[in-house]
Parts: sequence; C-alpha cells; structure tokens
Amino acid sequence: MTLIWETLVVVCIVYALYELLNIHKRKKFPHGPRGIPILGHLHLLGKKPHHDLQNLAKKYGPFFYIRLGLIPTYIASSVDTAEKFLKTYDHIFATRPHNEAAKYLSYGHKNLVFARYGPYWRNMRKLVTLDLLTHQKINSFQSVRTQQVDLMINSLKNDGGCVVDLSAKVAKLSADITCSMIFGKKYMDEDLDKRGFKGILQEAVHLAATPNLGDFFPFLGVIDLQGITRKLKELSKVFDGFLEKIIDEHEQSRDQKQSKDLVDTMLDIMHSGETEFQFDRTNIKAILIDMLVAAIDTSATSVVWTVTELLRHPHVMKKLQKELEEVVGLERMVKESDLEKLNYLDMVVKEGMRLHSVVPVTQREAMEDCVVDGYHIRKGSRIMINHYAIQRDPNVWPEPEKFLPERFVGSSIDIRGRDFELLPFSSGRRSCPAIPLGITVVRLMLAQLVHCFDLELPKGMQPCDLDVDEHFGIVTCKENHLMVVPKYRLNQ
Ligand code: HEM
Repeated sequence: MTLIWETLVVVCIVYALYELLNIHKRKKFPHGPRGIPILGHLHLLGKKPHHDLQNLAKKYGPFFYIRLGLIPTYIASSVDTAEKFLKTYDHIFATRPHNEAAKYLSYGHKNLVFARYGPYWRNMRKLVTLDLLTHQKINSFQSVRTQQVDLMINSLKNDGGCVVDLSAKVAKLSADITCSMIFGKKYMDEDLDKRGFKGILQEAVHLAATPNLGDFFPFLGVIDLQGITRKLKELSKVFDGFLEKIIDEHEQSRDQKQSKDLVDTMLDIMHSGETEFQFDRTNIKAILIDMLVAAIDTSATSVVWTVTELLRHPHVMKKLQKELEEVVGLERMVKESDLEKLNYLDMVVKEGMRLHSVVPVTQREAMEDCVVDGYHIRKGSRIMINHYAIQRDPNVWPEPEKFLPERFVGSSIDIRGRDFELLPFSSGRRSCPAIPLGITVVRLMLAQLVHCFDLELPKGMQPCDLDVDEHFGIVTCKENHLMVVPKYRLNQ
C-alpha cells in the first residue's frame, strides 16, 4: 500500500512539473469536463465507459477532450468526427495506442490487432487479406461451416422442449467453426488448459480489456501494481504451448493433406521463403491468437444480441421466419447460397449490429501533431471513436433505442465501412479485415436458428422480461446468458 501511495505522489509531482513546463505551448483544445490531478478523467469512466462517454458527449458535444492519466484523449461521437479520423485523416491515426496486454498476448506486437502502424503491420495485413481471408479461401471453408452448424442444430433438436443456454451453444458453435477453419479440427476444452479452451480465451480478452495503470502511466507498466502483467505472462505461456503443439502437428502431416486449413497455408508461406519480411513460427502464432480472439466472441455475441431482440419483438421474429419459409421452405435447412436472397434477414442483422455494438469503442493514436476542425492534436494522443453513441444518435437514427429492422427499407446504408453512421467493423486502414467472413457466419448462424426452431422463452417469462444488460469488454456481450426453449419446426 505504501508503495502505491509513494508512487502516486511521485507521479503527481512529475505531472505538475510537466504541466508547468508546457503551459506556454498550449494550443486550442476542444471543450471537456474538468479533470482532477493525476487521474485526469479516469474516475469518470465506470463499468460501461461507452455509456459514460455518450453522456459526456451530450454535455460537451460530439468532439471533446479528456485526459486518461497522462494520455491526452479525444472522443469522437458523431458521424462527421468519425469520418474525419477514420477517412480524412486516417493516414495520421492508423496506429494503435500503447497497450500493456499486447506485449504478452501478441509476442511483442507481432500480431495485426495491436501492431504499431508501419512496414511490419502493412506486410502482415497484406498477408492476412491476400492469402488467408480471400474470397476463395472463405468459400473453400463453406462445407466446414455447414458441418458445424448441422451439429449444433442436431444437438438443439435433442434438447427439444428443455431450457437451453443459447449463449453457450452459440459460443461453442462459433469456436468450433473458427477452429475448424484455422486448425482443421475442433479442440476440446481440456486441450488448452484445465480452465478450458473458451475459459482461457475469455480470460485473455478480459485481461486485455481491464484498465491497466501501465496504459495510462506508461512508466508504471514495469511495476505491475495490479498484478495484470503476471497473469498475462502466465496466460501467454499456456497459449504458446498450445500453438507450438498445433504447428508441430501440422508440420508432421503437411505432405499428406488434401485440403488446407489456415495453419497449413501459413506454413506453406513460411517454407516458401518468398515473403519480403521475416515470417517465422512466432509470426504464425501471433496471427493465430489474433484470429482466435477476434473471430470467436465477435460473431457469437452479434448472434446472441440479435436473437435477444427477436425474442423481445415476436412480430419481427415471425416476419423473418416467413421470409425463410418463402425462400427456403420447411423441407430443408438454410444453405449459404440462400443468404443473399434473404433481404429481411440482412435488415435484421444490420439493426442488431446497430443497436448492440459488439465493439462499442475503437481506439487509434495520432502519429504526428495535426489540426482537426481547428483543434490541435498532439502526436501520441489517443482517439476514441464511440460507435455505440453514433449508432444511437437521435440526429441520425429516428427512435434510436428501438429495434426496427424496417428502418433499412429503401436505405443504402451498409455495414462494410463506407457509411459512418453504422460501423460495426469500423472503417479505414485498421478496419476489420474479415468483414465478408464475419457477415456470412453471423447471417448463417442466425438464419439457421430461426428457421429450424421456434425459440420460446422459459416458462413464465414474457418478451418484456428479457434483459439487455451489457458486460463491457473488448467485445461487449450480454451480461446474463440467453436461455430459450427450442422447438424444432422443419418437416424433415
Ligand atoms: C461479427 C464479427 C466481427 C466484428 C463485428 C468485428 C469487428 C472488428 C472491429 C470493430 C475491429 C477494429 C477496427 C478498428 O480499430 O478500426 C476489428 C479488427 C480486426 N478484426 Fe474483426 N470483427 C469480426 C470478425 C472477425 C473475424 C472472423 C476475424 C478473423 C478471422 C477478425 C479479425 C480481425 C483483425 C485481425 C482485426 C485487426 C485489424 C488491424 O488492426 O489491422 N474479425 N474487427
């Protein structure tokens, strides 16, 4: 305890001197709330920072300034400001802010998600988009996805009539689809650690999202006052052992394989020696962690939020089932090739992603001093885009708190990064490189669930009783698991 107080006093003195020396250099900053010494505005952010920032934007406008510890931070909460940072000045804000967790979860920033902008990130991004997540590659995994979805539907069919934890089922399906595409097989819980495959991934996401003093007071990183670094180091050893085993298995069976998963593809690239940058086992492991962490929770969470809204709005559920009956019929399950004919499904998915941002806030860092809208932004400042606030902005969306898929009738608004009022995958250089895959998986899981089953609420529960409480994290999921009673409705 004494160490913490002594450290805070030293930080306070250093900060006061820093402010004093910088006073003559002050430029015009946007308005913002009054901060307090040392913490700045950290104390204003609670368990749901996207809500706190949305409330501050109502008072201080769509572009305001706060200080998180020592880090000057600008919050963008409108379509216009998001467009400025993610399009007009994207070249200046294309790097990620310092993140202590990244050091340990990404082999020293060798992955894509946390890598600093520069030649290494550009090379890796090129490799991921041109070799791993191409249209052709994604299509080649169609049978893998169908197989895993069929297994889940059968398992739900067997549970028919009982209360089922749909959040857990969808999370397992998303993990199984992702593992089958990346590793060529599913992994049982105990394969990774006694805490379980999903448990370990969730712990990684949780630790990466926990506010770390080292992120806001960089010189405190080494002291690890919260013990987060110790836990991250331990977790990274578990991941490393698991990924080494997977790479070894793939190396041994390389010559006998007919269909290639993503690990095979990366090993081919590594052995070809044709990359313009060093690409070895460590780079492969870093990308694998990216894919596991970025793919599983995002897709599953989107599906759970949308099913929750469908259950809260039975007339929308009925309308979606009617479209599925007309396009697919009740004699068979949905195929991926049906998806593009399902217009109402498309609207339901968009509206689910609008109302429930699975990644509510994205973060960038200024790579040089610049002026945006007349306001000076210093190199090293952090930019937070509050997608949650933008996607619920009443100036853009009439009745923004309501789930109304019909708002997209006759609208050209899309979710692929062109329309700044709806950016579930963000936009610009650092936007999600897996948009087509993400959309396909979410649409397929949702369509299949709604088509194959009448999903009923547990006895005694009404649609209005269903909560939409959030648990904030890198991926913001439903606080309480979604429980349903599935009743099979197809004729076969
Ligand atoms: C519904 C599904 C998904 C959603 C909503 C989603 C959303 C996002 C968002 C908001 C970002 C941050 C962009 C930014 O900071 O501007 C991101 C980045 C990323 N996503 Fe996704 N994602 C999804 C699925 C996936 C999948 C399936 C993969 C991989 C197989 C993936 C891989 C990545 C990677 C590697 C990045 C980092 C890109 C970079 O920094 O260059 N995502 N995603």
